[in-house]
Amino acid sequence: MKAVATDIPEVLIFQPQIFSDARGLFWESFNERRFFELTGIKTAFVQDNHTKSVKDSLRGLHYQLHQPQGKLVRVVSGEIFDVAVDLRKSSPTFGRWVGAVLSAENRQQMWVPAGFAHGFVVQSESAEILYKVTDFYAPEYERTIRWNDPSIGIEWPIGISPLLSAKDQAAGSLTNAEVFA
Ligand SMILES: Cc1cn([C@H]2C[C@H](O)[C@@H](COP(=O)(O)OP(=O)(O)O[C@H]3O[C@@H](C)C(=O)[C@@H](O)[C@H]3O)O2)c(=O)[nH]c1=O
Repeated sequence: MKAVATDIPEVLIFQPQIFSDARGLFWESFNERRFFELTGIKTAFVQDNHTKSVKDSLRGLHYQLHQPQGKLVRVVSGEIFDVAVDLRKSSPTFGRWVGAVLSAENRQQMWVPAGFAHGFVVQSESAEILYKVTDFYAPEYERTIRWNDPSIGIEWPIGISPLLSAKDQAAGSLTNAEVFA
């Protein structure tokens, strides 16, 4: 597993080392020691989430106040454009975003640290996404920022009219959102 930097230093793209033989492939999709070497974070993941979505579904931008979750995101079928937005008020990159294509083919993972909002759009006919999280689901602290908030300006892949949940359709702007210190 190696880490590729992004424009926001704490957000990383992981690329696994793939072992191939006549039977097929093997790779470590998570290794606690290597994760620590790459991030400096002694993280105990407490929950694994698995979602399946159809093309043009957009989930996000989501975060939990008071019980923030770091998320290690990967795709086991299909392709997504995955996005992290820095919501730490004291950060030099507050309000900025990074995005990356994650797919079953490229096997890349995105590390979205606590203090960030997360979202993705599905670019294939359907996609299955797995992500490990560092704290439990806490619906009372769950917050959503609108996917196309102009104050963030995410450049989502061109030509999408996304399929959103009712919650995500009703989401507001970062300008009025409660964020992290
Ligand atoms: C997130 C979550 C949802 N649920 C339930 C609540 C609800 O009935 C159903 C669907 O929930 P949602 O509509 O919030 O699912 P979704 O829109 O996929 O929410 C997720 O979006 C991505 C982008 C993230 O980063 C996640 O942290 C999470 O917020 O699943 C759980 O039981 N546990 C969980 O951890």
